[in-house]
Formats: sequence, C-alpha cells, structure tokens
Amino acid sequence: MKFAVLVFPGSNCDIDCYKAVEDTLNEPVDYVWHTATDLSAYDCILVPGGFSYGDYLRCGAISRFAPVMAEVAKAAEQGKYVLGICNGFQILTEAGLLPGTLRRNMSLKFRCHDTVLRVENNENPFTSQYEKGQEIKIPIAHGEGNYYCDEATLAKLEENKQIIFRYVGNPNGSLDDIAGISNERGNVVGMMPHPERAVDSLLGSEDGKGMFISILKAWRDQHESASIR
Ligand SMILES: NC(=O)CC[C@H](N)C(=O)O
Repeated sequence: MKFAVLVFPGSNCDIDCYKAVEDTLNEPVDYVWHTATDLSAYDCILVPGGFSYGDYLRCGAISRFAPVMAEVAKAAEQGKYVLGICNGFQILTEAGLLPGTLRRNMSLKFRCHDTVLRVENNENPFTSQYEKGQEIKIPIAHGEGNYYCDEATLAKLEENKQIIFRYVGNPNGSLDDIAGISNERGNVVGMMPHPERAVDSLLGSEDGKGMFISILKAWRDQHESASIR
C-alpha cells in the first residue's frame, strides 16, 4: 500500500505523518508537493496539519486552489482513502470534499493539549481497530477547530453515521462536540486532533496508531477480496 503526504507552503505536520506511516506500518510513503498533478500511484492521501499559506484569509482557503487538490478530488471519487488532519481537515472542507466548516475557537485562543476522543463509528476504513465508544487520547493544536454546519447537514451527518469522533470535554466550541467526520461514502475523513502525534508512548500516547493500522487493514481486505474474485 502506498501513501502520499501532501506538502503545502506552511505545512508543519508532514514529517510527523510520514514518520507515523513509516514507523507504524513500514509501508512506502512519499512527500508530494502541492503543485503535483498526478496521484495515481497512491492508495491513501494524507493531508497534514500546519499553517498552509500562513492561514491567510481563512485556514485552508488558499490551499484548496493548489493544483494537487483536483487530484485529491479525483482520488476521493475513485474511492481511495483521504485523511485530512487539522489544517488538512480545514483544506478538505474548503475544497468541498467534506461538509461544514471550521471556525475560530470559541475562546479565540490557540489550543494545544491532549484531548480525549470518543470513537462514534468504527465501521469505517479509518477506525476499525477501535471499539465503538472507546475513549482515546489524541492531542490538538489549533486556532480554528470549531466545527460548524447547518441543521440539515448535522442531521445528515448523524443519519449516515458520518460523525467519527466526538470530544469528551469540548476544547473549541465545536457543534455537537464533533472532532472528526467522514464524507457520505466513508473514504474521506477529516479531524482536528492529530493521530500522527500519538503513535509512540514517548509522545505521550499510542492511541493514534489504530487509525494507520485500520487504513492498511481496510486496503488489504479490499485488495485481497479483489484478487480472490
Ligand atoms: N496544527 C494545525 O494544523 C493548525 C491548523 C490551523 N493553522 C489552525 O490554527 O487552526
């Protein structure tokens, strides 16, 4: 399975994502610059955190116009796995690949600390390694993590089980304590907390590993059943 880690001017969690894939899965992974126009070689696209384009206008508002984003949309359409973390989540909402938006934290302060997340949906390529309702410790580091969408969208998210994680103790004012969501099909996930910063006990938590392992397992299951057919 081959992973791409996108790099925008101002990304700062790209190395963490790369290391998380390398150390947790030992699968091939490449950095892919925002100007790239071909992602066909990759099975999973990681859109990492950071301050792309200095967070000018709104977090992710400029990055969504990067050439590589048309390829991310194509990959999502093909059913490949796309995971946006923090600034990556912001970019995916700006690009229209995930519903809703991320607003300034209710406190108007940048929040950087561990949070506890409850796994709301584990029937998903990204979370199968967790129990439903399991509480995991994953850090946040953001100024604009306050998830918002309109009532109709929220009802749809609930109905389609697109709410993947909720905060236990809301750090930013997010609607309905939402920390991470998927698209309707379930192959695109965005989340504000950073699983790639929780893949070793030396980092304070290993609870993020399950996401990377889930992705690989989902891909292998798909791949093996395809080759049996
Ligand atoms: N760690 C991050 O990706 C931060 C995202 C964005 N720059 C924010 O402050 O909200």
